[in-house]
Amino acid sequence: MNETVVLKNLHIKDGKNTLVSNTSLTIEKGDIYGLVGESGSGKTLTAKAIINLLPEGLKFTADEINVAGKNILKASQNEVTMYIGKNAGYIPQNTVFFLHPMIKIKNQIADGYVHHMKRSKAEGLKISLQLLDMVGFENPESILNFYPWQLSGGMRQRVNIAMALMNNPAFIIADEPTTALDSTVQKQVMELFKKINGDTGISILLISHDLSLIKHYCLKIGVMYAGQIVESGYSKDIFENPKHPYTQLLIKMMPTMNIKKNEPIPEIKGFVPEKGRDSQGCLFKERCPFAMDVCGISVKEHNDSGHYYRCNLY
Ligand SMILES: Nc1ncnc2c1ncn2[C@@H]1O[C@H](COP(=O)(O)OP(=O)(O)OP(=O)(O)O)[C@@H](O)[C@H]1O
Repeated sequence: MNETVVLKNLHIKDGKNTLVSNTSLTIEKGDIYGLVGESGSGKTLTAKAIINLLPEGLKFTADEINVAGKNILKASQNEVTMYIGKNAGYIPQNTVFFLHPMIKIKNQIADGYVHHMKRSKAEGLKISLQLLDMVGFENPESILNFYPWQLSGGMRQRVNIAMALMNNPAFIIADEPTTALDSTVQKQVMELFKKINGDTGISILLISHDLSLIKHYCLKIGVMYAGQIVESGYSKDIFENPKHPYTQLLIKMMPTMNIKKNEPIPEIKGFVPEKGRDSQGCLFKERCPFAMDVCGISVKEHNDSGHYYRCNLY
């Protein structure tokens, strides 16, 4: 099997409202797959559904969720928890708050390993040292004795990445991994992901609203809008020939040094709808410059050799 993750036809509801619908994606072994979209478009919920971490109160259905060769929909809850703990790592948003500030790094980093791999704390600490070295700390032993509040944001993020790698998982999810960091540290953290991906062949699901970051680091991407992937495929195809008007507008809005004086900065007017995500037709119709009557009724799906998009213009 060449895929690390196969997600087919995911739907998530919070009781009455649809939050995510018709969402499918495939991450090949060793790829960095980018999930991009505005805030509230459903990126985090999609990622959490893959690793069985949806918040309480939300219900989901899917035709398949396959992680590293196992369809977790067919396993018991206990089995899934253990399996995902071993095979997937998650670096959540706001990692600044992820580590307990008053507990030394050494007492946090090895816990998941000891629990999931049923190994001793000493073995856990040995692996921790190797991983802290791998994520770029010059003196990993001293880091183990630090409290998180003694580390900078970039250092804490490196510790989080090391923690996500503890069980040698097949893939990791990095959810907006550089948001809280300044631009130099952002670049260092992203280069670290690239290096880990290159050295170990681990697959990565990179979630970001930053299209330029996704463009730079991802081979394939999915563009999410209002709980659906509206366009997906090779990053190169999408950036050279974006089909969905939402993708086209996102690309136009990417920061550029070429904006002329007095030229308005492009924007997509309106907001991602919170409600009505199960309405008929295209969910982008209210904000789309090309909307037609038919867009309120139905939407056409296309697949040109792996370049997928849903739009009535074609
Ligand atoms: N626990 C929850 N209960 C109800 N609705 C939720 C819950 N978590 C998220 N949502 C809603 O689901 C939608 C998708 O949220 P999600 O966090 O996946 O978006 P996102 O694209 O990751 O956004 P961001 O970039 O801001 O994290 C949003 O409308 C959000 O308000």
